[in-house]
Parts: sequence; structure tokens; C-alpha cells
Amino acid sequence: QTQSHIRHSAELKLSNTTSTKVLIIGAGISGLEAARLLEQNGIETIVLEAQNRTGGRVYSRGSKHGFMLDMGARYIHGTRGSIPSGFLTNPLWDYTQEVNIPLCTTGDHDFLGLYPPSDKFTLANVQSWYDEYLTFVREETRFASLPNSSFAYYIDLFSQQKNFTSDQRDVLYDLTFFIIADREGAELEAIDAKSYLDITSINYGEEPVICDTGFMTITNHLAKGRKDIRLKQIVSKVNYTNTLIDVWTTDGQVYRADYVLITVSLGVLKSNTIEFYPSLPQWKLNAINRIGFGYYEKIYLLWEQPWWNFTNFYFFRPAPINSTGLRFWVSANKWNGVPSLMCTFSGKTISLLKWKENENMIVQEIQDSIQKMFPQIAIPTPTEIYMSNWNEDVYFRGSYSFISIDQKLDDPLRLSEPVENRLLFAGEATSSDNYGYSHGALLTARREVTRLLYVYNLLPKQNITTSESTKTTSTNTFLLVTFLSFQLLILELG
Ligand SMILES: Cc1cc2nc3c(=O)[nH]c(=O)nc-3n(C[C@H](O)[C@H](O)[C@H](O)COP(=O)(O)OP(=O)(O)OC[C@H]3O[C@@H](n4cnc5c(N)ncnc54)[C@H](O)[C@@H]3O)c2cc1C
Repeated sequence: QTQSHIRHSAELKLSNTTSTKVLIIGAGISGLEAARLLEQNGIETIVLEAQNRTGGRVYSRGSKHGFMLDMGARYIHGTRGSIPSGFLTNPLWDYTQEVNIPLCTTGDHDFLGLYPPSDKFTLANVQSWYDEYLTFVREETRFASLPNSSFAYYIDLFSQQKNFTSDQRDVLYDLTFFIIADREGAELEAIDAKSYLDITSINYGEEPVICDTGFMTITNHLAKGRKDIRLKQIVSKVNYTNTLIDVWTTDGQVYRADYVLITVSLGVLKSNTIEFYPSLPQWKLNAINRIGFGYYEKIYLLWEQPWWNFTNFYFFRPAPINSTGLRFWVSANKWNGVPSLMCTFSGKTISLLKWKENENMIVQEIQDSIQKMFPQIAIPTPTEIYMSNWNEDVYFRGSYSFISIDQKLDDPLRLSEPVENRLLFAGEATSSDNYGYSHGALLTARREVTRLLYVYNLLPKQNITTSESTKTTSTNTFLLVTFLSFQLLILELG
């Protein structure tokens, strides 16, 4: 029935059908990296991208004066790996070195304290409770078995054991939210404590930013000169069998491919806006449902003149704002001399609030909060305001994945597992260890290209030995090593 459905659909639109070996859906960092590697290895590829730009969740926009604001990814999380120059090196940092992209360090974080300030506890008090709490969670989760438990659960357990007052419990909650949940884009109630602590033990070192030209310099570099990227092609339907795949776009185009690599966000997969025929298998749908997808938005406020002491780097205010319940923290930007504040908001509240519609109210709340932080200064109105809107954008529907308490340990593996050996999946959420990060997304592209080249044998034989490009050779070495890990995995499973 599936075969005839495909034949029928393609016959209907034969004049609109384009064929290719590998079709990639999405031109974010994973789609672009996959296209680059496939092209390097002589594989015919087309990339379909819904928007009129590449980069996906990597998006830098200019302010009026040309200052680059990263609305999505901003930090390269680590300049070297736990094992320097080993495979744990952040591959994005390697790129910046390869194409000489200048980086700025973010320097020492000079925290100004807790806001609203408390006359009962100092930051040092709360920091020491936090350290003790984290040790407690590590001990409690060491041999934890199901059901999974959240960070919020352990805050209550810890507070009970310490006989904390509700104020003490709340202030510990706020600091933990700021340190853990804010980065994950999720509530402390939603994040699985054990899995989070196990995975984030990899340390990549320093975390620089690309201040002058923005993070998008990397994806622009990957997209440069590519003729195989088709913009404004919104995929609506994927019909697959174990021999070929037809992909439909909303403007009636049909793309026929031997293999399709899907790199759209987990938020898009959860929304069911792309129809699969036949439906994706239940084990894949379960993983899509169970893995967490967070909310994380940024607002940049810019001023002509700085009104704060430029020697201080970060202020933060993890406590919720009264009327919206949004928690946020702000960082003062000083590395390129532009007086700006980046405020980040995360968690479920964003998904409930009409973010854009409430822009004026939100900006007013930020101003009120900052005013409370600095009562001695009359804070001027910002001259420019820029907001992200990942949550309401139908091509993302959130920010990035996190380990939810509903999740099973192998769900990211299930998300990455191909269907019918034709339909492949990449993108940050399919990464078991670097989920949420742009380098995680990039590595998943390498994983899937490895699968195509070496497991599905797409690599033309002569390419292995005759490639003269050092870049191709070194990338192929990487791919070969990934291939060997596939083999080890198969042996282990076998
Ligand atoms: C606010 C924010 C801050 C972040 N900060 C950092 C950071 O500091 N450091 C870091 O390393 N990472 C950060 N990240 C995460 C990082 O941006 C992502 O992990 C990474 O960019 C994801 O890349 P991807 O290729 O997996 O997916 P995406 O970038 O989402 O690419 C998927 C592409 O698919 C397209 N698409 C969607 N639907 C369709 C359709 N129907 N048809 C065709 N195309 C479609 C989308 O338009 C998109 O271009 C941040 C993310 C956000 C949102």
C-alpha cells in the first residue's frame, strides 16, 4: 500500500519532481555540516530549508550601529576538550581556528549578587548551601533507580533534612534555577537530576563568543558557495519505503531521494506539522514525546551610553518577576564597548505568555527590576530593543532539548536511529552527550554522514584513497573513527 501511495503521489506531480541521492531537511548547523561532508565525498545532495536564511537556531542580527546580536547560539562551549586535542575537543572551536574567526573571551564573571537583595542571607550563604545541595544530589542519585527525580524534588528533600525555613528553601531554589535550569530552558521540576549530572561532567574549558561578526559566521562559512540549498521550501509530507522516499513541500514540489536526513528541531517533530507516511514507528514517537524541549528567549537592551560600572561583568536576578512569573538574569556586555544588557528568560512560563504581544510589558518589568537592583542610578530608557521568539516560531517551537524526568536513558539513541534504513535523523536533540549545543548538532551530522558513507556504503571506492584534500582526509579520519564506534556498538549489542 505504501509503495503504491508513493507511486501515485509522484505520478500526480511528476513535472514537479526533483531527484537526488540524499535529501537533507533543514539548513541549521547540522544540515549544513552534513551537506558539506557529503559533497566533499562526492554524494549528490539537496538541502531544503523552510526559511529564507540558513543557520537555523544560529542567528546573528545587526543593531542599528552594526553591533552583532546573537539571538540564538552565542557561546562556543569550550576551546579544548577534557583531553586536549583529542576527540573531545569542541569541533566548533576547530572551525574558528581553521578559518581564522576572531574570538573574545567572556572573562571572569563578576557577579554582583542576588536580586532582589536579601538582608537575611548573603550570596556566600546561598552559594555554600548550593554546593552542599549538589553534593547531596550526587550522593542521592548515585544508585538511584526509576522513577526519575527532578532537581526540585531534591531541593525539597535537602531543605527538609536541613530544617530550612521556606525563605531559605526559596532562595536555594532561585540560585539552583539560575545555575541549572536557566541553561536548560526548563523548570527544575522537569529536569532529571541524575542524567543531567552524569552527562554534564564533560568539561570543555573556556567559553568564548564571536563578538564582532556573531556566531552566524560559522554557519555562513558552512553555507558559503553552496548551490544545493533551496530556501523557502517548507516540507509538509514525507512518504517513505525501504527503497525510496518522496518529500513534499507546501508549494507542491516533490523531491525524490534514496535517503533523507531530517534535521528539524525536536519542537517541530513534536508538533506533527510534518506528516509521515506511514506513520513513524512507535519507538521513535515515544522518544519524540519523552525527550524534553525547552524554552529560552533573549532580550537585548542597548543604550547610547553605559549607565553602570563597566568593570562589572554580570548582574543577575534569578527571582521571578511578580506579574509574569518569568525568571531572568542579565549580563552586561562590555567586550566590544557597546552598552547593552542581554536578559535571558527560560522555562515553561514563556510558553504560556504571548511573548511578542507583551513586549512593552516585559521590557517595562525588566526596567523596573534593574531599577530595583541599582536604586542610586536613574536608569535611562534603552534606545534599541531586540527580542528572540523561538517559542512561537513554527520552524523551531522552542529552544533546545533537555533531559526530562519522563525520559528513558536511550531515548536520544532512539531519536537518532534510522527508520527503514532510509530515513535518518540528526540535530542537537539526537545527541546523547552534547544535546542542546551547536557543537552537539554538528557532531550528529558527522555521525549520520558516517552512517551513509560507511554503513550504507555510499562512499565511492576511489574516494578513500585518492582524495588529495587534507581537509577531506582529516574529516574522513574522523568519520572512519565514528564508523569504528558504530561497529563496536553493534558488537556490544550483539
Ligand atoms: C536562545 C538560544 C541560545 C543558544 N545558545 C547556545 C550557545 O550559546 N552555544 C551553543 O553551542 N548552542 C546554543 N544554542 C543551541 C544551538 O543553537 C542549537 O543546538 C543548534 O543551532 C541546533 O542546530 P540544528 O541543526 O540541530 O537545528 P536547527 O538550527 O533548528 O536547524 C533546523 C532547520 O530546519 C528548518 N526547518 C524547520 N521546519 C522545516 C520544514 N518543515 N521544512 C524545511 N525546513 C524546516 C529550520 O528553519 C532550521 O533552519 C542556543 C539555542 C537557542 C535557541
